[in-house]
Amino acid sequence: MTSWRQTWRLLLGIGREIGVVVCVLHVLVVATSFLGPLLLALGLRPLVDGAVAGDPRRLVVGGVLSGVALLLTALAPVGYRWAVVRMRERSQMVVQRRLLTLSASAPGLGHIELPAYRDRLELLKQRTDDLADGLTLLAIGSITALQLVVTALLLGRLQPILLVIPLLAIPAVRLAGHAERLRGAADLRTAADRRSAKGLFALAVTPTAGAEIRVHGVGEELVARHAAASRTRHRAVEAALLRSVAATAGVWLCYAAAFLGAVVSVLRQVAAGEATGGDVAMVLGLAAAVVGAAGQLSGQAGSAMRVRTAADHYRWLEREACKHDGRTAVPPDRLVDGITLDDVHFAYPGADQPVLTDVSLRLPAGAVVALVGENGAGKTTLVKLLTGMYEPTAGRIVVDGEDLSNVDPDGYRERITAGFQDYARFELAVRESVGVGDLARMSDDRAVRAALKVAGADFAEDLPAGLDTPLGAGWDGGAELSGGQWQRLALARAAMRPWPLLAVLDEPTAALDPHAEHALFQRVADGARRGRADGRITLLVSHRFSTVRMADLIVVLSGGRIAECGKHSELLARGGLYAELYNLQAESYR
Ligand SMILES: Nc1ncnc2c1ncn2[C@@H]1O[C@H](COP(=O)(O)OP(=O)(O)OP(=O)(O)O)[C@@H](O)[C@H]1O
Repeated sequence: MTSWRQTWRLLLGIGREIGVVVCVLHVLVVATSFLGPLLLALGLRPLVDGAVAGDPRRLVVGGVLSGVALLLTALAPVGYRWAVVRMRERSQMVVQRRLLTLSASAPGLGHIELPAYRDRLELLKQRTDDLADGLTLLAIGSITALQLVVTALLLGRLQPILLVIPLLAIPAVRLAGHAERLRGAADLRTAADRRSAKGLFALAVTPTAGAEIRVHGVGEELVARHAAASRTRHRAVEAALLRSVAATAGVWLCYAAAFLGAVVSVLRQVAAGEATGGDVAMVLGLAAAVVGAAGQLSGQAGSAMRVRTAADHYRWLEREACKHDGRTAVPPDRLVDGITLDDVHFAYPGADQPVLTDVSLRLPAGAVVALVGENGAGKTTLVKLLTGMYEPTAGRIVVDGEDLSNVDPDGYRERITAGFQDYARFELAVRESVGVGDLARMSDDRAVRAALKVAGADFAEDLPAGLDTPLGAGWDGGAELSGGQWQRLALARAAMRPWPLLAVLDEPTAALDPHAEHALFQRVADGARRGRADGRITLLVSHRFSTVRMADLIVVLSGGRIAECGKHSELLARGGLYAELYNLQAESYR
């Protein structure tokens, strides 16, 4: 687990991002709010003794101290709330920005597709507040500890035996930490159940799944499975919670007994004439302050453990997301030789079986390459390796002589472009939704219009506010698009980069009819051939052979291996898998 030192270092880093002045101001407000009980205890003694002895000087001192104490106590909650809420908002912003950066800027997909990563991210999302409150806790914890020590020393001077009360804080703090560790462990243990329950819930309420759920009548089954996953999780979490409550109750019983002891002891001293009424008032005030501070400290220990658990999740995610740091080779300006896969093997993290085996292949610079194969053959996986989303488990991918595993992932990503079957819906203005394909040219209307044309998405220019039209029915004046229109915008996005080294179109046309797909690929292939001199490789993944046949090179994948490779005419003449699949499809169109 992340050490306390690393936890505090993370919190201080967050504090630096929030701003030192805000943090110091926050500590001061919090510190002031804790002074009240201490001052009140100190003021009670001169007040009571002054009243008994009729001494106006002591009465004034006691009155002023008690008055200030009461004022601080009255104002404290307001200032405290202001400081804590302000701090929480700021630190939440910083923590969320860090999380998004970690998740979105990591070069690969491996961390996102890993179930363990998703569980940790989910737990951390739920604990963002803990991490955000960490700095407040650091301030309050230090002040409470100081308050406890000062009060204990004052109390010890009057009644040494009463030092036992603050000492009780030690087991209390340890127990609270232990209880929180139990809860954290239960959360992590049951993360898969939580994920499953959440997934089932989302499935049950998602409009796209609604029709199938009703047609197949699986509603009740979903509810039953959701209940089972939730039950398993709640049982584990409740057991941990019960143990933590039992431990806390035990500690509070000890405090109550010690406080009672203090009262009895000081009353006996009064009876023996060894203490004054003022002493009684002060001892009771201090004892109450000590018990309060010690109780708070044990509560804060629990919170500190939660912060540490959240920091642990954060650092785990950081390690997973930054695994690829340290690659420095610069990708070439233009491809001269091409991209070579050298005996590439690949298995997804945690999977036993490889998805790709012995893949050796040369994609020549300037070529239009088509990747075909039956469902599950490994086409998208190969695309993920070529676009640097995953690294081969064995073997290597070489880009113009440079091993891809040495190339700076950010630099490489800036030099490739892609349109996927599972496209994203960027609900922004049309210009931005397409322009994010090349941030540097996002506001270049000519570039955006040209990309729309390549993708056959000219319809977007005719929307009510043209390129300024917000996309998505959730926005005022927003235009909702059909699946095919969204997909065309995703293709336009992929056409934004002017001279990519590699342009991938991985079945990005599922929502288009065969003619539209053919026309699109024709435009893309023509564009690629015109730019052949730039060395750009265009990789098309498609199940439609009428489209595929126009490629310079066709690669046929089967069961994660390369079955065949060549031009359309060569593969047809060979009469292998390609010819079989091609003829089958051609037959069905006749
Ligand atoms: N994230 C993942 N984790 C584990 N296994 C995966 C993952 N993605 C794909 N697979 C597995 O890898 C194999 C190849 O999948 P891939 O998506 O590469 O096939 P494909 O040829 O693109 O199929 P399709 O034509 O259906 O899109 C499949 O057996 C699939 O179950």
